[in-house]
Amino acid sequence: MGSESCMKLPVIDFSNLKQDSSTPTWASTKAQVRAALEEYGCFEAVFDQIPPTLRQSTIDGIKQLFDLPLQTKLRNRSNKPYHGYVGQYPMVPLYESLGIEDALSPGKTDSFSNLMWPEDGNPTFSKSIESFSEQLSELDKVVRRMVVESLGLEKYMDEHMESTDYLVRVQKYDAPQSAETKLGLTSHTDKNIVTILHQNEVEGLEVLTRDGQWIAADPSHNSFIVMIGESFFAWTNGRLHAPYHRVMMTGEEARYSIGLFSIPKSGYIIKAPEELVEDEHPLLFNPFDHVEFLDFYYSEAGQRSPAALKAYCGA
Ligand SMILES: O=C(O)CCC(=O)C(=O)O
Ligand SMILES: [Fe+2]
Repeated sequence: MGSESCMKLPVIDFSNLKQDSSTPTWASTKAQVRAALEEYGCFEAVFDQIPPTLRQSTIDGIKQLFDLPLQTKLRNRSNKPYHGYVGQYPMVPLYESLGIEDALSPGKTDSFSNLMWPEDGNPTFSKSIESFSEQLSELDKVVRRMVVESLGLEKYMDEHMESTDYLVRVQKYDAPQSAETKLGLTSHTDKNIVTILHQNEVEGLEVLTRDGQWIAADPSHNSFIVMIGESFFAWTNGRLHAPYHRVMMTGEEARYSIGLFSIPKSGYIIKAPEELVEDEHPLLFNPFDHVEFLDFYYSEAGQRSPAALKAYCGA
């Protein structure tokens, strides 16, 4: 695997898109989405529906959250691995993260902020995260509708769209305080359906291409990084790519990011539609439950496996 190249991720403009799938703009955007997700599993989405003030207040709120004492942050617990507080790992000492499960259900961001700021909550934080995530979930839905349509699988549209809920995760990467580049987050693939990322002005996210080059993902003031996870890779029977990515840190400033993760609901069985299984595309994975797969992935055997989903349910 080479060091970072000067290649760029594809950029796709969603800013003038109408929610009408019969328009030429929809068709051409859909073709770009499909091509980018097949080749890179990732693209930069220009999406200006979220006002700059909301983007800023979201990042400001995240900074306040990470400034809380460790003991407070540790109250963020979950039954699912990697859905609550994560940090203090010797392998990635710069990294710390918290999660809000099912973040778009009513009251979830409020109860999270009441847990973190027990005195009187933090309504500004809660409202920013809630409206930011809600507006960003429109982009998640558009991308997924486009994928499903581009595969000619409209008959599965409702089932697919209803099969997920949203996890919001926020990350802080401490500045290494040196000219030397340090690992912020280990190279991994996401395990969910679609991930959408926003960051403060500090860069560091890198995405691995199919031919082994690291591309720096440098979103601008009105764009987000959209990425495919392994559950969508499996559902599309390998038509889309789920890329490895990592965070590399340099310099003096901490990096903050927020990810909106669409995640298959617990108990929902991910199964590639039969239309996508043919001689040229034999079935890659037997039907599986995402949450049960996560338990395997974070077990010792899962962590040792170079291809955990294949080891878990490869066909
Ligand atoms: O901080 C980022 O931009 C990436 C975070 C990430 O890859 C993850 O949480 O899975
Ligand atoms: Fe990731």
